[in-house]
Amino acid sequence: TNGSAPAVPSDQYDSLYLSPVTVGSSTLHLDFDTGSSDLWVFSSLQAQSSLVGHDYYMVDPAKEKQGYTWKISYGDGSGASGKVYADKVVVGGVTATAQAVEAATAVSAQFTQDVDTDGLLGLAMSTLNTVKPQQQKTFFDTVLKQLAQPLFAVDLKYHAAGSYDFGFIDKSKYTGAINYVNADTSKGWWGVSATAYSIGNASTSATVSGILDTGTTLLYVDTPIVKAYYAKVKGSKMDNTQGGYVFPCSATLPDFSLTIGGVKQIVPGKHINYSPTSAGNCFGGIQTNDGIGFSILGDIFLKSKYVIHEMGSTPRIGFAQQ
Ligand SMILES: CC1CCN(C(=N)N)CC1
Ligand SMILES: CC1CCN(C(=N)N)CC1
Repeated sequence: TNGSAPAVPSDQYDSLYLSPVTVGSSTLHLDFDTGSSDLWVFSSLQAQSSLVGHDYYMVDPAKEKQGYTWKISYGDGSGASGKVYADKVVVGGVTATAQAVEAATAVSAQFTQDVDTDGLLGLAMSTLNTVKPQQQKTFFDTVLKQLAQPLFAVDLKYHAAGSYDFGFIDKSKYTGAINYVNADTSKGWWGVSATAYSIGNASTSATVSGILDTGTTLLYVDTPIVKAYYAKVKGSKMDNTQGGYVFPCSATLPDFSLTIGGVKQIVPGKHINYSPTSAGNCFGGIQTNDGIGFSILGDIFLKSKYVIHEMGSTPRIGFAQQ
C-alpha cells in the first residue's frame, strides 16, 4: 500500500505544519516530526480545561497497555507525558491496526496554547521512542513492511500546503534528478553531512553535519556560518531580546546553500525572512545552533525540496528540487 497526507502550515509564517490523522475514531491534526519518535496526542485523560480548542483522542480503557508510560521533552522546553494504548491509526489511507498511541495526561503550556496542534507523530528512528517499560515503534516502522517501497517523502512548502507521501515517490512533486546520500541514523535521527556552504555566489568548504527535522521551524547552523550570512544583510544584527538575528524587513536576503552529495541544496533568500518581530524588524530563518554540536535542517531548509527518507538495508536520503 501507499498513501499521502497533506501538510498544512499552522500559521502565516509556517511555524509548523499539521497533518490530519485518524486515531481510534477521532481525526486529529498532528505535527509530523522527523526529529522525534513518539506518536502522542491530546486525550480524554487530560483535564477538560487543557482540551479547549483541541481535537483529542477518546481513550478506550480496554485498549490500554497496562503499566506503560511515556514522557518527552523538546529542545524548546516544551513537553508532555501520559499513558499508552494500542489502537488504529490511519495516515493518508495507510493503516496501522495496533499502533502505540501515547495519550497525554499532562502537556506543557506551549502545546496547550497552540490550539492547532493536537499532538506529534514522530518519524525519527524508533530507538528514540520514550515509552517504558518497552520502547514502541513509530507509525512508519509499524507500517514499513506493508508499504510498496520502504520510504516516506517530505514535501513541505513555503506559505502553502504540501504533503507527506508514504510508500511511493510522487514524480509530480519535483523536477530534475533525485540526489541520494547515505543517512547517518546512529544517533536516532536522519543525519546528513555537507562539504560546503554558499552565501549568494560565494562558496566555502566546511563540514556541516546535521539532522533533517520537520519538527523544527528554522535552520540552525554553526555560529561562524550564521555570522558570515548576516554580514551580507544590510542592517542585520544579533538581537538577544528577540533571541536571534534580525534585519530590516525590506532587506534583500542572499540565497544560502549546503552542498550534500556534491549537489548544492539551495535555500532561496526569500525563505530566510521568517517573520516580522514585535520590534518592527524581521527575524532570520538561519540562526545559530550554539553549542549543541550539530546543525538542525528544519523547515526553512526543507520547504524548497522534496526529501525522500528511505529505510532500506542501508538508510538513504534523497534530495530533489520542488
Ligand atoms: C535535536 C532536537 C531537534 C528538535 N527536536 C525535535 N524536532 N523533536 C528535538 C531534538
Ligand atoms: C518538535 C516539537 C518542539 C516543540 N513544539 C512546540 N513547542 N509546539 C512542537 C514541535
